[in-house]
Amino acid sequence: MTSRTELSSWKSLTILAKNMQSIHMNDLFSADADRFDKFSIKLPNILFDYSKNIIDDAVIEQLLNLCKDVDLENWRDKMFNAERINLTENRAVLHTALRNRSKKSIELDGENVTEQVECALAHMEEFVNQVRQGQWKGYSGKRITDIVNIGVGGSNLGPQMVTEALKHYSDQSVNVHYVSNVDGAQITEVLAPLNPEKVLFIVSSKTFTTTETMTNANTATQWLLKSANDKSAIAKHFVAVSANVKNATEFGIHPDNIFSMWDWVGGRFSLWSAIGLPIALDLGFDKFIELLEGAFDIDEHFQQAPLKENVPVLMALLSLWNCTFLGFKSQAILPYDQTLHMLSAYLQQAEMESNGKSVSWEGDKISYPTVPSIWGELGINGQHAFYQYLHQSNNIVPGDFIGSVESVTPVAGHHETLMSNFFAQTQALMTGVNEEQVRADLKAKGRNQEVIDKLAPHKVHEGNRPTNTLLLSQISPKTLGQLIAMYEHKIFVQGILLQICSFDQWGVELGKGLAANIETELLSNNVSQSHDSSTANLIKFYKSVKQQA
Ligand SMILES: O=P(O)(O)OC[C@H]1O[C@](O)(CO)[C@@H](O)[C@@H]1O
Repeated sequence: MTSRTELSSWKSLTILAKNMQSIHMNDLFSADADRFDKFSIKLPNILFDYSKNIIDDAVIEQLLNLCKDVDLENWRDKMFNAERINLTENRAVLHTALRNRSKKSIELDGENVTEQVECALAHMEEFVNQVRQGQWKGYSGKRITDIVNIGVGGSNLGPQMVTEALKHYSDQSVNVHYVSNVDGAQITEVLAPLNPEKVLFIVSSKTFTTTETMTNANTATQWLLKSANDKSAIAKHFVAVSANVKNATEFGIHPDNIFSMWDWVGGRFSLWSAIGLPIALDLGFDKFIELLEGAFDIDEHFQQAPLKENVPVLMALLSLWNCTFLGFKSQAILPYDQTLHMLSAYLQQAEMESNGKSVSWEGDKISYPTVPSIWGELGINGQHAFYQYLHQSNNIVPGDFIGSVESVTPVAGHHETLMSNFFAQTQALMTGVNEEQVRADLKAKGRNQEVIDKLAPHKVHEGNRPTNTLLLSQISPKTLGQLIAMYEHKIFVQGILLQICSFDQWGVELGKGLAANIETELLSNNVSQSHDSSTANLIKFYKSVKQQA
């Protein structure tokens, strides 16, 4: 297969990137009164403005040519049609089947996946209603008031991010808590105020082997049994979401209470499955379905919209342009809606675990920068923390600004203050302020020449810093479903553009294996000879301090 760098579109983009380095977005805006119309897309509930990127018609044309050159649409169809595009694990990639609201059948290995999904959704719905309506009783006959989700990575971040984002829509039939960290501090804090008679644990683990999750699940069991004193209580207080029915059953969970997962759902794309149970328990099943419907709408858009009007495709192309061609190696996720305070943590896993790789799907070392590191924080808090870096550092960090027209919790005057900052920041990052303007401004403020000369260089903002704006009508199950699905498909497209296997995560295995061995050493008198001297001495030091304590 032709290497990406040999494609004519890739070569053209390399040349264009060199040319664009001397161009300021201010000039691009001045030269084209239609720039916003040209480089923005209005979907139901979401406006995507990408005009504040260092792009012009020629760049977009070549990026779209690249999509053709890499056969993007064909790959997309393969994903939706259950082909095994997870090449290293020989699996289909079907998180879209989980929200296939058209209910059209999808065949995989002679089975209709849609039927399996509908069956799993019915199982979820029955359980959710039982718990929320108080029919599901704990060992002492009391109704469940608190749900504790035990899981990590994709079995935590997606559901927790959504629970936080949609808090406003919860009727508080139950309280939902999350435990992900194996640091005992978290589970201790979560369990302290809870009554074991009224708590239901969801052990959420696709593999049911993840050490952190199993350790927390065992601690939760001990906590329950201390009060219940009878192992049969486990069946009433623990359910599992897992593809590993054997391990979940051995743990003591009744087979009826094991919710299905499949190998064709990646952990970081799994919130639409029973991994989303805490969401459904918190909001009610109807609202969980609305979340799926929002994602389904974007699945349809992704499959049907022409590439040049296709939001996830454009998001991926812009990321590629910024990182691979312009060399901006990190990207900030900057939500201005308090409800989205976990979005950047969620997207860190989604994007970096998917595409943080340096070998192509053909096994060749990739020579060009692939995806940026993802980081971020609520934008308004970031303004008073790290935005200095965004505005004036010599590392350029493109940002995704995400905000809502309507607040879900309006308080007089607050939303306009918030959103004025939202609009001002992308403007400032783009336009900047040059030395001439700075000097004129200082002069107008009555500063003398000496002060002007001293301060001017520090007050210059070069601008020309790329941002995307995603403006939602309001955070709701539907719009959140849309937003998440946009990013999911962006990640898929990035993988195809870069020839990366987006659906495996071999890079997390090495550390896991080493940790298992080191844990044995921490619990024994031995320290392996095979460690490097730093690691060996760190372990020895830890053990010696511990012995003295
Ligand atoms: O659901 P599981 O199998 O416990 O895995 C949790 C997380 O661990 C990882 O496998 C990384 O180790 C993630 O991909 C996954 O989301």
